[in-house]
This record gives sequence, C-alpha cells and structure tokens, in this order.
Amino acid sequence: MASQAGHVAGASVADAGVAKDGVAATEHKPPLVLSGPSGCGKSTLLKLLFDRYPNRFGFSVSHTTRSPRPGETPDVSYHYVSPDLFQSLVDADAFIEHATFSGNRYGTSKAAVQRVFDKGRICVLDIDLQGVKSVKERGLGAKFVFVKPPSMEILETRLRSRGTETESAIQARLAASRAELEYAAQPGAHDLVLVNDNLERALGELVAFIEGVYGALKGGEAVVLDD
Ligand SMILES: Nc1ncnc2c1ncn2[C@@H]1O[C@H](COP(=O)(O)OP(=O)(O)OP(=O)(O)O)[C@@H](O)[C@H]1O
Repeated sequence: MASQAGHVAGASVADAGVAKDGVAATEHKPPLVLSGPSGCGKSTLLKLLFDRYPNRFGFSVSHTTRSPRPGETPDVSYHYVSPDLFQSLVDADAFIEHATFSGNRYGTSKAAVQRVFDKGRICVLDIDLQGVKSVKERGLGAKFVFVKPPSMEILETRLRSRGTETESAIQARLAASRAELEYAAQPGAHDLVLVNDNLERALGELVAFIEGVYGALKGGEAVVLDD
C-alpha cells in the first residue's frame, strides 16, 4: 500500500477504547512484558512458547504511522494510522506506551491489549526500554521479563548470523543494548532476568515464571487470572 493517509481501520479514538466502556486494562490480567537487546532472542523464545502452548498467549496489535511493508496485513500486523490520528490517540490517552523509531511512531493501545484479554489469553508485549518505562509508569501490574544475552560477544554473533541488519544497524543495536543492560542491572528493574544461553533451558525458566504468575499453562482451558 503506497499511502496510509486516511487509512484508519480499527483505529478511531472510540475504537481505541478511550472511556468507551469505562473499563481500563488495569482491571484485567497483567500483561507480560518481554524486553531485551535486539538479537537477544525474544522472538525466538516467544515463537517456541506460543507453539508449545497454542491459544494461551496473544500479541496486541500496535498502531503505527509507518507504511505497511510487503506481506503485512492491516489490522493484523499493525493498525496503520496517519500522524494526525496517532496524535489524537495520544491526546486521548489511548496508549499504554508509545515511542518513535526512525521517524515513525508506534504505540500499544489499551483497547488492543483488552482485545487479547477478552479472548482469555495472556497479552504479551515485546517492547524496548522506552516502552518498559512507560508501562511501568502506568501501574498496570504488568510482569517484566528481561531477556539477557550470555555476553555482548554472543549478542553480536547472533545479530550478525541472523543476517537481517546492515552494519550500521548492528552498531546502533549494540549501542542501544548497553543502555538496556545497564537498566536491567538495577535491582528490581524486572521481575525476571532470563539469560538466553541454551534455548530449551531458557524456555523452561520462562514457562516456570509464567506459571507462577498466571497459573498452569497445560490443560487446554483458557488461562485467566482471578483478581
Ligand atoms: N539460545 C540461543 N542460542 C543460539 N542462538 C539463538 C538463541 N536464541 C536466539 N538465537 C538466535 O539469535 C538471533 C536473534 O534472535 P531473535 O531474532 O529472536 O532476537 P530478538 O530479541 O527478537 O531481536 P529483535 O529485538 O531485533 O527482534 C536469531 O538468529 C536466533 O535464531
């Protein structure tokens, strides 16, 4: 799609859940927030987790002002909105976190998180440090998991072997990762610091943490946290 101007599907202020029904995301199960340096293995771990426990987890669909890329589906990959509409959503306090990357704005709306909860699923947010700080300020009771690479050298190797970034993008990601690691080193910054050394071991630790918070994942029934 060449232009996103005027494309606002799924993204009006009302649809973003702003005081629509008076129900805030805080009244529901806390989201699970995964963060960590680019290349630390968040997507890999989440894919394994989602495959192992189908229908138990869901991503919220973010809003963005960037244009759709080939292969992306509006309102599935993202809600693509104009900069003006994005700003109106910010003004209406529709987002639990939002940030700007490379000149484009991205945000997680309360309504998008709500939609995952409404399906009885644990809502997973895969966000960066900026987003983590915003979600914390919201006081949603979110659970924060930091995925830590075994070392900077291994992180760099994984980023390079993934083969998806240019050299300058790799350098930018490595620089950003230092800030993420410094933040994560502060006591109480996250509820779990998960070293992604061996995938199966790390996944096991993640599952144990999730079950401690949300209850058992096995059994086929929806996972719902009682207040
Ligand atoms: N435990 C592991 N051992 C070896 N390789 C791993 C491990 N975990 C992930 N990888 C590899 O590291 C690379 C980066 O992983 P992944 O894409 O999941 O990172 P990410 O944290 O989601 O990055 P981004 O934030 O940029 O999306 C991938 O090629 C993945 O296969």
